[in-house]
Amino acid sequence: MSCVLKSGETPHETMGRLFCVLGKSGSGKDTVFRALVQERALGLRPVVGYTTRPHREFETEGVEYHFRSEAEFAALREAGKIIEERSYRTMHGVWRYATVDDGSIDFSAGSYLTIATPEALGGLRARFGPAAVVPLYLEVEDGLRLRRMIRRESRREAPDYPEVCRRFLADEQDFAREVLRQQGVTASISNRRLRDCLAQIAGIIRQAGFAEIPRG
Ligand SMILES: Nc1ncnc2c1ncn2[C@@H]1O[C@H](COP(=O)(O)OP(=O)(O)OP(=O)(O)O)[C@@H](O)[C@H]1O
Ligand SMILES: Nc1nc2c(ncn2[C@@H]2O[C@H](COP(=O)(O)O)[C@@H](O)[C@H]2O)c(=O)[nH]1
Repeated sequence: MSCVLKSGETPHETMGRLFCVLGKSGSGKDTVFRALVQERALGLRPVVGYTTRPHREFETEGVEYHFRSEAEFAALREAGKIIEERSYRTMHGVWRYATVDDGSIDFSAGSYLTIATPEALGGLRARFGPAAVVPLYLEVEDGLRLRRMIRRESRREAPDYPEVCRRFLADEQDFAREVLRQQGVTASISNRRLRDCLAQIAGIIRQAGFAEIPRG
């Protein structure tokens, strides 16, 4: 991973950003992530996370995630390649997720987009500096979000409703107001309507991101 700074320049003036989509399960992180990456004008490069979770139908290695075994995760850890890691006791055992130093981030080249959690923000800031990490916290009213989660699950080959319930309940603690405050997440973006949500995020990105930084 390289962060190229010329003498006298601060990260704020010269570098791209790491925009982090976060939100409770079903808040639309994957949907928003895909739409933002496809929006070429924003110039965002995707940072693909690593996970030990088994891959779901329609997921492709290297697109949604890099799918790795426990042993491969341990090897990455051992090699000091893991920037931040979270693990969850799911209905199917422990699943791990991580951002890995695999050489894919170069802030001198532009801005990046990833999916994160409140706890992940700390590790990302420690690695890239607080100014580089911009949280985009999605919010959807609980009832609507749960309906979206259940509808999405019902379309899967083997719906896993217990895991849906676990995530819904776990998120209450993981995204508690105090946790968000500690991680400096003070603003939220409504994803009731996707179009409005994307427009608001595009505004934030244009204001904070690499594309808007005056040159010369
Ligand atoms: N603004 C929206 N309006 C209607 N449906 C939406 C909207 N945003 C997302 N959805 C739908 O809601 C469901 C959940 O969205 P998505 O999978 O993107 O959430 P997520 O936050 O990535 O969830 P998880 O953390 O559980 O993976 C999907 O079926 C998606 O198509
Ligand atoms: N706060 C929590 N985040 C969780 C939990 N289980 C998974 N996750 C995070 O969600 C996203 C997406 O996961 P996916 O398996 O649907 O692709 C990922 O960033 C995980 O870190 C949890 O129990 N609590």
